Amino acid sequence: SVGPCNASQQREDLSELCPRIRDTTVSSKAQSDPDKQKKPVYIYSPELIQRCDAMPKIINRASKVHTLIQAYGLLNSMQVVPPRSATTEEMLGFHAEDYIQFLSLLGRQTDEEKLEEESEQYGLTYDCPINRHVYTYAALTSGASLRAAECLMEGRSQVAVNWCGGWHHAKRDMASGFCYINDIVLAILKLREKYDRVLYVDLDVHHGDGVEEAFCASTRVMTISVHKYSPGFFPGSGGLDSIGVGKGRGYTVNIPLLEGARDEEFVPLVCRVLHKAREVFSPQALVCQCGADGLSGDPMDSFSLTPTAYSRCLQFMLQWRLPTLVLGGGGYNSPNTARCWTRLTAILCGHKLSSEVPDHKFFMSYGPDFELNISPGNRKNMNSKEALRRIHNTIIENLDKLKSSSSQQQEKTQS
Ligand SMILES: CC1(C)CN(C2CCCC2)C(=O)N1c1ccccc1/C=C/C(=O)NO
Ligand SMILES: [Zn+2]
Repeated sequence: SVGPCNASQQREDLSELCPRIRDTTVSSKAQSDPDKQKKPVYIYSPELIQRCDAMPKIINRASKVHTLIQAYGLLNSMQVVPPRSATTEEMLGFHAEDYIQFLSLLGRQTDEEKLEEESEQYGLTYDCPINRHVYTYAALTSGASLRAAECLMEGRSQVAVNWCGGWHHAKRDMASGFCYINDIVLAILKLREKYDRVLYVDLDVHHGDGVEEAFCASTRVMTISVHKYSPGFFPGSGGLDSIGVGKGRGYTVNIPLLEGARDEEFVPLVCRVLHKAREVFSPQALVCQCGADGLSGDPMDSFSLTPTAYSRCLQFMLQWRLPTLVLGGGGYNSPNTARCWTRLTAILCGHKLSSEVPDHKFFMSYGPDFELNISPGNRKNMNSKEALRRIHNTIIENLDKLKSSSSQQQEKTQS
């Protein structure tokens, strides 16, 4: 049976919502599948870390994540692959030319003041600070996600991870929410060169609006985002009734939650939606954004999740044995983000980790208990069982309509 939804995990009150999901037993192909033996691809270079470390709001986060992964000895279980920079042509596959021109100009421009007013129109203000390194940083983090996608497409591995990617808010012609270039959209467009249907899953506490917007009219990319949805909370989109437009109607899925969401309700809800989505969409590749700002103790102070929630959701998806791209995103308590993403990296490697943080350069940041795990805390949970049930039922009904409509579609084409 499947991890997250077996009896021990679910509370009786959610039981009717969480049918015992028996995933198909591991297919014989998977057992003999060569990819299964291949080590996960881990995109890394000292320059990538250094450029991410230098970004305000997540100072030194990239180093903390990488050195904790290294301290647990996980690098030996992965294929470490250096990133490349995204080419202008690749960026223009999604972004507007004038926006990319402006970003690259910043790289060359010295007096940033002169560009003040123009910066505004491109969203380059308070939450997306500009400095002359922004373009190089954005090109490299995007190239890292593109390189990861390429590794999947050439069969180098079945799983590839870029913890410096996951910038889901960037729009075609503007920066937003600290995201400059949408590496996720570029990576999905790259995967679409080989895979007909790609499923995108966004676990960040914020709605993955930039990715949803890019593919809202598409029947080839299904986007699923679970996030806090509450008046005044950024970006404000991602309601239950936001399901896609035109022929893409039904291929956008939103799971809007209130603050205080905890592992025990997050996991069954997300996994049941994922299970149904796979049933109706049958994706050939998967992209999962694992923004860790939903963790208990994050300055975002929104959900009360622990790394277990992210682990269970990722494990659920990994058993599908699809080419899978794993990305980072938000996460503003750097030690906790490192705890979470190291846990997820260990899952990709099939390794268990000691709960005691090993000694390493940033060891002191993990005090006073130097524990790998994070406790959920006890902030008020605003999500009622009725609301969760309604959200679940609405989404399952919406997805079921797809099943019937796509079969009608087939009948039409056959007739
Ligand atoms: C500027 C940062 C990104 C940082 N931050 C906090 C964290 C801790 C101290 C400030 C924010 O609220 N931000 C934002 C500001 C405006 C709009 C969006 C965000 C965050 C987006 C996000 O995480 N998406 O996944
Ligand atoms: Zn976020």
